[in-house]
Amino acid sequence: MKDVLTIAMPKGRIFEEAADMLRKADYQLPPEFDESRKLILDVPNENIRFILAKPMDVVTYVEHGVADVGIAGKDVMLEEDRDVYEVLDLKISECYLAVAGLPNAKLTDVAPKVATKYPNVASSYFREQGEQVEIIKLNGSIELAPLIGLADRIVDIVSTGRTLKENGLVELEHICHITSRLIVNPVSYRMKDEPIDELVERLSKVIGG
Ligand SMILES: Nc1ncnc2c1ncn2[C@@H]1O[C@H](COP(=O)(O)OP(=O)(O)OP(=O)(O)O)[C@@H](O)[C@H]1O
Ligand SMILES: O=P(O)(O)OC[C@H]1O[C@H](OP(=O)(O)OP(=O)(O)O)[C@H](O)[C@@H]1O
Repeated sequence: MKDVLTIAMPKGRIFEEAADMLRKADYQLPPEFDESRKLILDVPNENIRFILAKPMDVVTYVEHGVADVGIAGKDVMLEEDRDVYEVLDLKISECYLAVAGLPNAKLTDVAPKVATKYPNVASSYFREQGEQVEIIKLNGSIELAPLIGLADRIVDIVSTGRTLKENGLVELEHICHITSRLIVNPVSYRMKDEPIDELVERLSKVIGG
């Protein structure tokens, strides 16, 4: 029997679009795939095993080789420099990273405080702009920080813009466009080239039209 291909899927926002894409690529995923609370799902007909992980952890599973491939947001890839190959832009879960803050906020002479879930992306961005800032790492509800006086600005994901709007914040700078990517463990890429190439080819066809 051929080696099973293990795919790390992100739970949450990306899951539905990613599962939809795999189905369009003609992978026969069982109906319980979408509803199950199981974290490991085998699809023997396809010789595939899916593991379900937090979006930020998908890269860790792939880097350690316990998953051969995975689906991860470009934001996660930019934040942590990991030893994985990024082989395909899936063009799903589109959003962007931006700097935001309160409108008409006063400029301080000292380094402004920037709250974010992406400290590395934010640091590099402000370094490139030649701006000195103090980064404050948060894990969620980033928009709260300027409202409560924890930070002067935030670096966060924007999709519809609703969260900024409902909290009276404005977008100040656009950092970069984000989509989800197919990532591959370098050793798996050599050892399981056949099923991986096939996956890339079938997904590419879906992206292409
Ligand atoms: N509006 C959005 N907000 C956040 N992430 C988005 C958005 N739209 C698309 N994404 C993509 O989805 C991924 C995050 O998915 P999700 O929101 O399910 O997880 P999370 O917020 O990191 O996890 P959790 O909130 O469960 O800790 C991001 O890495 C990004 O690539
Ligand atoms: O532009 P929008 O469509 O409003 O989407 C952007 C919001 O969604 C994300 O938060 P999420 O819902 O993941 O919650 P979190 O703050 O707990 O990360 C992100 O961090 C923004 O807050």
